[in-house]
Amino acid sequence: MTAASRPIKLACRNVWKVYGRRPDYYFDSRGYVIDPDALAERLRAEAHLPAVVDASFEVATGEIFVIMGLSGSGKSTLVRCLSRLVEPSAGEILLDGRNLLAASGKELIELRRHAMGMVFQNFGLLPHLTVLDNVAFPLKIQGKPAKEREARAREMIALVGLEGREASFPHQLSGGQQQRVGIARSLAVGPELWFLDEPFSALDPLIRKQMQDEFLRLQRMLKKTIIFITHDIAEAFRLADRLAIMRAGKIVQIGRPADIVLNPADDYVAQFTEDMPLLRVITAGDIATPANGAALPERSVAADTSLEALIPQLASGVGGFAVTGDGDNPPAVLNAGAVLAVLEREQARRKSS
Ligand SMILES: Nc1ncnc2c1ncn2[C@@H]1O[C@H](COP(=O)(O)OP(=O)(O)OP(=O)(O)O)[C@@H](O)[C@H]1O
Repeated sequence: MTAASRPIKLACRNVWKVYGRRPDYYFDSRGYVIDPDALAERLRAEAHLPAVVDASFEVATGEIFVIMGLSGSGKSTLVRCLSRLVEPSAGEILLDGRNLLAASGKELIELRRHAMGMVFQNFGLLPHLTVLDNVAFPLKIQGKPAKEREARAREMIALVGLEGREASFPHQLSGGQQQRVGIARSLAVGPELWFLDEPFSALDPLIRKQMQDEFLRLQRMLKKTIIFITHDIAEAFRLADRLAIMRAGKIVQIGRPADIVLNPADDYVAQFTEDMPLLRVITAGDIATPANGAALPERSVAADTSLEALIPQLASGVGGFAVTGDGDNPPAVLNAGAVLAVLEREQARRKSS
C-alpha cells in the first residue's frame, strides 16, 4: 500500500505552544486563530515565545515522518506536544482518531506506557542497571512477570545486535551500543508510535551512518509509525518517507524528499536543501510515468531505487526501465530522458549556487 492509502495514525491540527507569562490569553476556548503569522508576530512583540506555530500534519500507519529544522526551530517542543510531555497551548492531536488533549492524566500514562516508544539523544539509560535490566525496565513498570520481561528483553537485545552484552553496564558500552540499548528498550513494549528525538546526534559520523542503516533495517521488519527529529539534513533525506521542515516554530513545507528538492516552498527551503544531490534523493518511482497499457521495458527496477544507482546502466545504453513495487500504483516506465532532465536540472542548480 502507498502511504496515501494507509490509515492515518496520528493527526496534528493547528497545534501551538507558546511560552510566556499568559499564553492562554491569546487563544479563545476553541483555540481558533484566523491569521497565524500575525499572531506569532504579536506574541513575539509582547514578550512571548511561540515555540510551535499552528503546526498541522498527518502521519500514516507505518510511515517514517521526519521533522527537520535548525536548532531552536521548535522540533523537540512539537514532538513533546504530540505525546503531551509538553502541554500544547492550542490545537488538536488525534491518535487513531481519538483526541489526546481530552485524555485524562491516567489515560495518558497508560498510552505512554503501552502505545508510545521514545528514544532520546542522550540515550537516557539507567547507569546502575545492566543492559538486560535497562531493556526490561518499561515492562517492569507495566507490571509484567519477571520471566516474561526477561524473555522479551532478550528478544529485543538480539534484534538490535547486542546478544552477549546482556550483563554489561551502560558505561562499559560505546555510544552506538548504548543507543542500541535505548532503541531496544523503547521497542520492548511494542509501541505503535515511535518517537525518536535526535537519536544519533551524539554519535560520530561513521557510527551514525551504521545506526541509520540499522534503523532502516528494523523499520523494514517492524513497520512502526515513526516521528523522527533531526537537524541533520542528510539524515532527514536518507530516512524520511515524508518530512516537515520547521523554521522559527512554523512548518514551512511538508513533502516527500523528492517533492522538497524539486519544488521547494520558498527561498529558505531552497537554500536549506541546495546541497542535497538530486540524483541521490530522487528515486525511479518519483519520476516514472504510468505505462497506460503500453509494453513495459525489459529491464525492471524497484520504485525506491535512486537515480544515481541507474547511471551505469543508462551509460551502457539502456533506454528505459519498468518500475516495480510502488504499492498499489499501476505499472510505470522510467525513460532515460527523464533521468537526463534531472541531471540537467542538477547542473543548472550547481551553476547558480
Ligand atoms: N520550557 C521552556 N520555556 C521557555 N522557552 C522554551 C522552553 N522550551 C523550549 N523553549 C524555547 O522554544 C524554542 C524551541 O525550542 P526546541 O527545543 O523545541 O527547538 P529544537 O528545534 O528542538 O532545538 P534543538 O535542536 O536545539 O533541540 C527555543 O527558542 C527554546 O528556547
